[in-house]
Amino acid sequence: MQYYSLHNNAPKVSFSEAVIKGLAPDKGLYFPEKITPLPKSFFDTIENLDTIEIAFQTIKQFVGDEIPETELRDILTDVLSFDFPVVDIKENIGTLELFHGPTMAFKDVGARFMARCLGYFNRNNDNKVTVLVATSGDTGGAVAQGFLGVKGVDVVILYPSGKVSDIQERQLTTLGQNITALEVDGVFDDCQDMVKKAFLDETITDHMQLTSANSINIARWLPQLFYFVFAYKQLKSKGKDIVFSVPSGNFGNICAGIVAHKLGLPVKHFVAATNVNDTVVRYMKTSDYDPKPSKATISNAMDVGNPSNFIRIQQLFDNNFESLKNSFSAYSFDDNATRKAMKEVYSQNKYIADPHGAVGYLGLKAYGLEENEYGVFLETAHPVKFLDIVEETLETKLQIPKQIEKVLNKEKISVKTNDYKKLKEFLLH
Ligand SMILES: N[C@@H](CCOP(=O)(O)O)C(=O)O
Repeated sequence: MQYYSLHNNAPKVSFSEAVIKGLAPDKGLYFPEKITPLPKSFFDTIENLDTIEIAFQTIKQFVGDEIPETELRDILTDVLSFDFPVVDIKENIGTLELFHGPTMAFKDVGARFMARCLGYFNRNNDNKVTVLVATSGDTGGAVAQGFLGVKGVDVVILYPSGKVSDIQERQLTTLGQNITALEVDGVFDDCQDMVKKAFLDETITDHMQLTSANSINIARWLPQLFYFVFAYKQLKSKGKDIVFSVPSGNFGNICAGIVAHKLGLPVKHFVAATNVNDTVVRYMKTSDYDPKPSKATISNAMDVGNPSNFIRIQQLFDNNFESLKNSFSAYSFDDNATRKAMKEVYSQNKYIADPHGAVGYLGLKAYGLEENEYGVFLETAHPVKFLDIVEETLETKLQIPKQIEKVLNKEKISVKTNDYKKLKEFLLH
């Protein structure tokens, strides 16, 4: 499989090159040259396949022969060692819980997959790779955990000071070893811009091999397609048309869902549910892409003003606005509506949704499910990661899971980084 840059001004690369580079030299995102649908029989008999087989069959064309089948299966077995259940909430609505991994957010799968791919590519050499990553909350912790102790890899995480939850901050600042956290005086978009700038800065790239562990990296992005296929396997027997509502910030997860659809996954419609950071929602109304600086909300992992992956979504629909509109809608909700939805789901259905999941739930309501449709909103992170907000909104106490307890008493270590110059200094010294 070859990957090309969506800016169309860089050479095509293989899977391993795209993973190691992260971003193309023309600053474009890498995109698979071809997506070949799986045979219909794969989806017709999916109930007979286990998680690893589903993952292997859906990812193998993207990896090509650069990781042999046995090694790829081992990587998948290691990465997918927890559950991805769909929980029924109402008669026609369920939630796909993506928080049963080590850092209790959906980023765990992509981060662990990418870490293991890099580990495989580095197995016989001493080349060092520095992974630069920007986080608005969940990516940082997942990448820190996924790459902890990986041979030949140093991880540098940029996060916006005061704009991630206490637990998210602990997850990314307390591990030590090959993981360093840089605390940026700004918003997520500042962190993401600094990361992208570093990729183009030859005074840095002449000295070190940089890559990204945000969803701009294909190995972080593509495995997220598994979630949608795992959900389908669980829901197929309902015999209904499936509508996915995906809480969206950088739009990597929903974009991976659309890749699954391109592979042949039966999906009726995709709903992108955002908080007030509504660049894509406005675009769907006006066809004018006008990113704005991100605003802080209670669903902080989605506080993204200029979503990196929207360009990939447009590409998946051949840059045709009408065809995008047929399969994809976007809605935004403010914090008041989010809190109200959390209360509604809790009082009516005894389900504790985190603020991101609640935005996803609202997305399904705004879409308006029809008789033969079943809506799935993605619970992208465990409610405990937003402890204060959830406890205060629902007036209830949450139990702290053991994955989270582990980081609660650890000491936060971060380096204050106010601008690009500081990042550069840090990387070069
Ligand atoms: N939502 C993210 C922001 C970055 O998204 P990514 O999927 O591109 O890593 C976060 O929680 O950090």
